[in-house]
Amino acid sequence: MSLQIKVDLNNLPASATANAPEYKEAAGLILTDEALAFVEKLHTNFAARRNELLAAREETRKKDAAAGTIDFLPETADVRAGDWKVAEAPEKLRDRRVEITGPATPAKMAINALNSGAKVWLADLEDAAAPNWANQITAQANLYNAARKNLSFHDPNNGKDYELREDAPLATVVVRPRGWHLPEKHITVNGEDGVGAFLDFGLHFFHNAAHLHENGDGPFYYLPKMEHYLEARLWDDVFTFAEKELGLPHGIVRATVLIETIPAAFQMDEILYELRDHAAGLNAGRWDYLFSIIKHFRDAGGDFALPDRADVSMTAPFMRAYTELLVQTCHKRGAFAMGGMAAFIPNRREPEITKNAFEKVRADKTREANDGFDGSWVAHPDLVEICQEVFDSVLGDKPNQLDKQRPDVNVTAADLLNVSSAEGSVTDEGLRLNLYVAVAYMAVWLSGNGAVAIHNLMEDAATAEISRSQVWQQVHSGATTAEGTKITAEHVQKVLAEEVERLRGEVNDAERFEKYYEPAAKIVSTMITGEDKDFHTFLTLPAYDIVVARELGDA
Ligand SMILES: CC(=O)SCCNC(=O)CCNC(=O)[C@H](O)C(C)(C)COP(=O)(O)OP(=O)(O)OC[C@H]1O[C@@H](n2cnc3c(N)ncnc32)[C@H](O)[C@@H]1OP(=O)(O)O
Ligand SMILES: O=CC(=O)O
Ligand SMILES: [Mg+2]
Repeated sequence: MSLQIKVDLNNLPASATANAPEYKEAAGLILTDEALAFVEKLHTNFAARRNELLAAREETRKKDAAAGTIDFLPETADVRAGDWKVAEAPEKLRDRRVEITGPATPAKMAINALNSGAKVWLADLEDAAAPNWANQITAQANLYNAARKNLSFHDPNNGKDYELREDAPLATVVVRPRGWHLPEKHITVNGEDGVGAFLDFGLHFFHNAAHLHENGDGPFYYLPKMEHYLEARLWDDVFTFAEKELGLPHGIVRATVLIETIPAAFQMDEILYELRDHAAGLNAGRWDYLFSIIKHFRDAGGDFALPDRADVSMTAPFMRAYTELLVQTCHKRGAFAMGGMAAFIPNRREPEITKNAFEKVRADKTREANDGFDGSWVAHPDLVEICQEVFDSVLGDKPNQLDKQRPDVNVTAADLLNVSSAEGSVTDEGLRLNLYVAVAYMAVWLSGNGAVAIHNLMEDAATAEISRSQVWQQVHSGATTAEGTKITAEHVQKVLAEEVERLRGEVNDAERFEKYYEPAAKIVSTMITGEDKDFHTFLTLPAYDIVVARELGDA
């Protein structure tokens, strides 16, 4: 076999030894020769196309940034004008009014999500995942067991036993594999690095597709961070190949695509069209969308400068244009329009924080439900009920509002790009917070956890990307805060050093600080004010290299 696992199974990386019994069992279940041969086939058939599409992203970006604009593509005008619909949704996906998101490992997170009362669990191998080897493989084992409704867990930290509930339906599982950009460096195929998306999708599909299909439970996926309809075509070809390879009917895969990059907002119809036999809907992934706007137009001048992260809300005109267009496009095509994530997190020990989170989440979900979304995301089990109540009150007896057409919506390219319509300002405190969050999140990520509450907000890979890229943009455009501070590289280094010291005090554990926070601070510092001065496309890429080097014993 040309697929090689680089992890030495007799000398496991720290990520795996930390949960050795679970890891060993998971590896035995998941890393079978047949499953790996399937991943290898995906790689040999599709990796070259994936690489070409990734390379094309920067070409497009440079052109758009130089022009200071994007437009709907002339070559696909017939797709936008055409009268077509996506395939009808299978029973289990018709009502998705509440979707809880969260990592698929440890198993207690999976069980809590499945038991939460949400209609769907987005099992996240992406924004909320830290892709060390043990996480990837134990997540796959949890998904395998979840598919067979045979998952349990004992948490030695709190002494609790976790079982799947039998008194109410479990959430339907929709798996989010990694985006096209992320490599999987724990394996090689023909000597080259693996591809995260092929490992995640390939292992899940190989082990579970037939079983899920037989029971009407799937296989269902969320597809992140695409920038072009040809990337959707690649996914569609992967699905068709995978179905054929395992002798399963064409079209059993149903995928919901996150529209979370600015170029993709101009290709919603095209993306659905490419995937039409396999498409279930689109989702408004607001956090990566903001990150993408900053990244895409980072050197395009003042029109694309955003105020402090906390000031940019979903009611800013350019964000509203994006969600309105998404609902209109989806319902015209018979596809679900799924709302995004309000980042406010309840805290079971602090009622005031919980009250505030409930109010903010209720307002966010109410706007979405009234606009025509068919359901939305929550980040925490305690938020399921609120989202459910809001959508219940709008949907009534109906499972969704696919019938709600939005002929009143008329969104133009200028509306989507009207970034300067966001109210608010860049402040000293906003700058400081961005640096704090970027370092604190990256440290947690390096330690093996892809989502964390910081200052009562959910932070994940997408939100941390906003923080660090916003500061890059401010430094490189010579921005000044409302208080009159010029945001220079030197100033950022000074504030960063102060925030790192603050974190040192808060962490209060010299070993942990050195292992995770110091490298995190170094990555953030280099990416914002480093010598190469260039923008790094993803924060998680250099961080992943650290994880892999540690795991494979090279560091
Ligand atoms: C931009 C985007 O892509 S958004 C989607 C990606 N992001 C996510 O999915 C984040 C999901 N949310 C989370 O991971 C978590 O809620 C966090 C990290 C933000 C907070 O987690 P915690 O600090 O553990 O919260 P808290 O202590 O209040 O949790 C209470 C209980 O709920 C569980 N819980 C919290 N969030 C979730 C979740 N999303 N799924 C399942 N269980 C959860 C905890 O495991 C804990 O269970 P326990 O009582 O059995 O131990
Ligand atoms: O994946 C969701 C997002 O907001 O980013
Ligand atoms: Mg995202």
